Amino acid sequence: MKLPKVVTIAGSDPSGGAGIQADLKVLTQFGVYGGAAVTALTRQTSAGVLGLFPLPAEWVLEQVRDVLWDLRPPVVKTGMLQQPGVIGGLGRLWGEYVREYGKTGAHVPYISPSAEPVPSAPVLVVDPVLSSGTGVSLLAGGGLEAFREDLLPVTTVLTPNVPEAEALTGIAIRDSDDMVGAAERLLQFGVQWVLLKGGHLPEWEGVRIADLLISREERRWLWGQRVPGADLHGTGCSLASALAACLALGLPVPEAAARAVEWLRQRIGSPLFVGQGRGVVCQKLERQRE
Ligand SMILES: Nc1ncnc2c1ncn2[C@@H]1O[C@H](COP(=O)(O)OP(=O)(O)OP(=O)(O)O)[C@@H](O)[C@H]1O
Ligand SMILES: Cc1ncc(CO)c(N)n1
Repeated sequence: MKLPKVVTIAGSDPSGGAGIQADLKVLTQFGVYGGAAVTALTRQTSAGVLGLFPLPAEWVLEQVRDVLWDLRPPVVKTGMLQQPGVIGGLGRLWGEYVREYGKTGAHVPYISPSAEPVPSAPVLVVDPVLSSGTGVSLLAGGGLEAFREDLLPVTTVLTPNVPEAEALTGIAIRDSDDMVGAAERLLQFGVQWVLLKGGHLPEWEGVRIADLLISREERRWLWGQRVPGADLHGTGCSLASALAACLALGLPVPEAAARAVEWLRQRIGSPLFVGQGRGVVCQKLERQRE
């Protein structure tokens, strides 16, 4: 197999449930090599975010350029980008990376001939992180505009939750029809695929839950059973990383999204309680019972 690789561009969560720590653990579980460029440090526990320390935007972008040009990953995943300068700069850098990748291809050491083909163009998975699960803002002023103007036009798969889709589109989402309307609006910003997560939707506060996967040609609902009383941390980061991993393994977007969502929902059913606060889903211990 060719070596599957993903680079995550995200913030640090010292409690290990979200951010780059969660991303790298999820990628490893899927058998994918992970690189990580850090956008900001947080002071954070399993109970919530206590502080935020962004790195200078120019420095973040240099870090991203270094690692993309070195690892040449076919898939890049973004989490908390935090600053408009990072979001806008990444949008511009991505155009350059796509041209570079087109000239030289992915740097994939050959391991065996039965390889899955790596994507011919690199894939960008964007999790548009706005705030932490406990409501602390993780996006500075001007961030939404930077997403709309600079990053959404080059995004392959966007993975907003309901509040993020509302903020990006200005459309209030109360039911599944609103989910479709907001997802279609996001496609108009230039996104190729939207995976709109329905976890926050009151319509399904009962037993069912659904995420919507939509492109200009396709629309699929990913239905599941709602796990009651789930009080978790880092589910969004873990889902986007699982999706990025499945794409790096060569799955097309609909299959990658379905597999990532199914994986996450199983994890939501048996989280790890690692600290004083909420449970995490990014890791499963050998001796953990289902
Ligand atoms: N109680 C639940 N039971 C089963 N699946 C769930 C539950 N809550 C969320 N999910 C699933 O988890 C994924 C993340 O959904 P959600 O809408 O909560 O995203 P999120 O807000 O980004 O997560 P977080 O706020 O924890 O970062 C989706 O695939 C969703 O269907
Ligand atoms: C570092 C980081 N990224 C993203 C989130 C969103 O869950 C978080 N809480 N912390």
